[in-house]
Amino acid sequence: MARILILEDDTTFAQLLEGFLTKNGHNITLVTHIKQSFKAIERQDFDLLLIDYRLPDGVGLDVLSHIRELGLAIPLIIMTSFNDVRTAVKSMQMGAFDYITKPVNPDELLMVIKNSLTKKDAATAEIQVTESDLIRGKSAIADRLYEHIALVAPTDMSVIIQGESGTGKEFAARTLHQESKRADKPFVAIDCGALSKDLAASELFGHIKGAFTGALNDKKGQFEAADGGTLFLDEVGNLSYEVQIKLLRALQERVIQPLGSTKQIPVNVRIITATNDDLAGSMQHGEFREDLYHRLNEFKIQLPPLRDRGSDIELFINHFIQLSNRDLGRNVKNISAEAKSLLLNYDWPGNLRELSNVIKRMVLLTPGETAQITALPDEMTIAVQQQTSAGNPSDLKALNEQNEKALIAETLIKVKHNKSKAAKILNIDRKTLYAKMERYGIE
Ligand SMILES: Nc1ncnc2c1ncn2[C@@H]1O[C@H](COP(=O)(O)OP(=O)(O)OP(=O)(O)O)[C@@H](O)[C@H]1O
Repeated sequence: MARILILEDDTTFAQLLEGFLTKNGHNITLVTHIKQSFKAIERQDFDLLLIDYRLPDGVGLDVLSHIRELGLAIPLIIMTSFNDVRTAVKSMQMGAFDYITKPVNPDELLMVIKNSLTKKDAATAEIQVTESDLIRGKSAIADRLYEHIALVAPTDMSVIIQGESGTGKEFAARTLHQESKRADKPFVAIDCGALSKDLAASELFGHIKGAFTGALNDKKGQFEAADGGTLFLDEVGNLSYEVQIKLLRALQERVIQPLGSTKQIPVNVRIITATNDDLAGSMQHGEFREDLYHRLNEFKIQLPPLRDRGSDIELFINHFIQLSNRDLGRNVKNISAEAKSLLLNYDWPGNLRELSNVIKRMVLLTPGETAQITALPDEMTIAVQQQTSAGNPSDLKALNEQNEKALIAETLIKVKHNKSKAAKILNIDRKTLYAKMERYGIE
C-alpha cells in the first residue's frame, strides 16, 4: 500500500481516481489546488504524488520545484493531455519520475505507479544494465555516433553528451564507461536536475556530521563513491555557481573536501556530463562558468533525435515490444500496417523515452498477437495529420480538414455547444470530438 497525494482540480475525475486506487489498496489524499498540496506535504509523509499538469493556481512543475527545495525525494507523476507531452518530457528532465497522458488508462496508471514506487531512489544510482536491454541501431548516423564513442571511450577525456531529452544520453555515458579502462570500477550517475541547490554539494562531495542542520551523520559524496571509475552528471547546467566552483576545483586538483571538513581527499574520477540545454549559450550569459565548460568539454558527442534516425526507428520499435512483452507478460508479434505507419510518421518530441512509453502502452492494450492503431493514442494520429497538412497546405487532406473544422464549428453553434448532441449529429464519439476541437483550436 502506498500513501498517494492526488492533486487534480477536476473533482469528478479526482474522485474516480481515488475510488480506483483505494480499491487497489492505496491510501489516497485528494487536493485541488497547489497551495493545498504544499500544506498536505508539510503535514504528512507521502510515497507518491500524482499531479495534474494544468491547475487553477499554477502548473504541476511548481510542486516539483517545491519538493525539491524541501530536499524531498518523493516520486512524482504528471498527468497531462497529449498536447502537453513536450512539457511532460521537460518535467521529467526536472526530476518528475514519469508522466501519463489523459484520458488515463487504469492499467497503465497502475503500471506507472508501480514503476515509480520501485524507482524511488533514482536521483542517484549505480546502474547495472544488461547489454540485451539496449540496442545501437544501424543507420549511418548511429555508425558515426558509435565510431566517436569507440574513439574517446578508452581515453580519460571529459566528455559532454548533448542531445534532446530522451535521446539516450545516459545510455551513451554508460557505454563510454563500459568501453573504458575503468569498466570494472563504479559508474555513478547523478541527476543534477533532481537535486536541490543545497543538497547538490553534499551529494557530490559528502559532508561531516553537523556541517549543516540535518547533517546527522558523516556522509560520503558520490565523487568518492565513483573513485577509480566514472561519474556521470546529467543535466549539469542545473548546478549552482558555487557548486560549479567546487566541481572545477575537484577536477583541476583531483581532491575533494567534504562540507564542514578540513580534510582533502584525493579522487581519481572521469567525468561525463550530459545536457539538453545549450550549455555554450548559458556560458555566454554568465550562468555557466567558462573555465568549467572548457574543462568538461574535452570531447563532445551529439546524440541525434529519434526522428532523424531513419531505419533505426523500426529496430527500436521491435526492441521495445520485446521488452514490454517480457515485462507485461504479453505476446505481441506484429503491428498492423496502419499502426506501423503512424509510429513511423510521428515526430517523437520525447525521443526514445516517449517511444518506449507509447510501445509499453500499446503492448499493454494488446491482448493478442497483433497491435492495432486503437492501442496508440488518438492524439498521435492528429499530430501526424497536422504535420502533413502544415507541410503541404494545398493537398486534398488539408482541404478536407478545413471542411471538417468548419462543419464542427457550425454544428456546435447549432446545438448551443452541447457536445454530446454535436457528436451525435456529426456521427463521431465525444472523445473524438474533443480531440478534433482541440486540434482545430475550437473553443
Ligand atoms: N540505445 C538504446 N537502446 C535501448 N533503449 C535505449 C537506448 N538509449 C536509450 N534507451 C531508453 O530510452 C530511455 C531514455 O534514455 P536516457 O535516459 O539515456 O535518455 P536521456 O537522453 O539521458 O534522457 P534525459 O534527457 O531525459 O535525461 C530510457 O528508457 C532508455 O532505457
